[in-house]
Amino acid sequence: MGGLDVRMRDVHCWHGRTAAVSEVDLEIAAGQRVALTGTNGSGKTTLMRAVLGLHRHFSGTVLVGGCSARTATEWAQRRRACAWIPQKPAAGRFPLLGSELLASSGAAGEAADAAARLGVASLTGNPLHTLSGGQLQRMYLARAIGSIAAGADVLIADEPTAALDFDGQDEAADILTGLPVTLIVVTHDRALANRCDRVLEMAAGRLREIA
Ligand SMILES: Nc1ncnc2c1ncn2[C@@H]1O[C@H](COP(=O)(O)OP(=O)(O)OP(=O)(O)O)[C@@H](O)[C@H]1O
Repeated sequence: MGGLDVRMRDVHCWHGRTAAVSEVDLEIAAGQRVALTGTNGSGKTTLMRAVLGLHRHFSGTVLVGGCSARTATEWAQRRRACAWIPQKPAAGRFPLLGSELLASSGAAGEAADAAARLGVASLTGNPLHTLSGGQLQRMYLARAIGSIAAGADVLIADEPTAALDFDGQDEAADILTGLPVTLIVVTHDRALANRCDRVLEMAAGRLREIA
């Protein structure tokens, strides 16, 4: 089992002057699979985006494989180390087509193979905004598989099964929990959470371990 360890120490995140995440301390061993659950608006997405450098208004320490990120080069390294399945695509940004999303993994061939296995190969020429929610999640999962083929050792997935049909949820859970990486998955899907090694819960910006 591969993967990198992830360590957070006294992490706080803000949106403007509002604290969204407070005093988060977390140690995840290399290769562990961690489910991050909790109430809507409790700070899960914000915390994951901070790990990736997509939310910069934070304080504290986040180390991935022992490395911090401060410079643009270090943040670029962080994003290569961490595959990412977002809850929703960034509005108005590239890539626009499925094929461009898959190519952004750094391993377009492997991502395209995964897209075929996940049943969305015929949609790769379509603009992302025309895909259904479940088709888009399948495309992002395929991109993540490509990113891992390209060298990512951590997968951060934000509600990756929320839009999938029942069979798709089972299939995605199998794939996610079988990848040779450290997995942090934000989810409200109890079956997926139960398949992880640890379950953490966020409430009002604070984190606690529940299983
Ligand atoms: N761009 C933003 N600007 C201002 N406030 C924001 C922004 N994004 C999130 N927030 C606020 O930050 C808090 C945490 O939001 P976040 O999306 O991290 O929660 P979450 O736990 O992922 O929620 P959910 O389970 O509903 O996806 C919420 O109160 C939310 O309203």
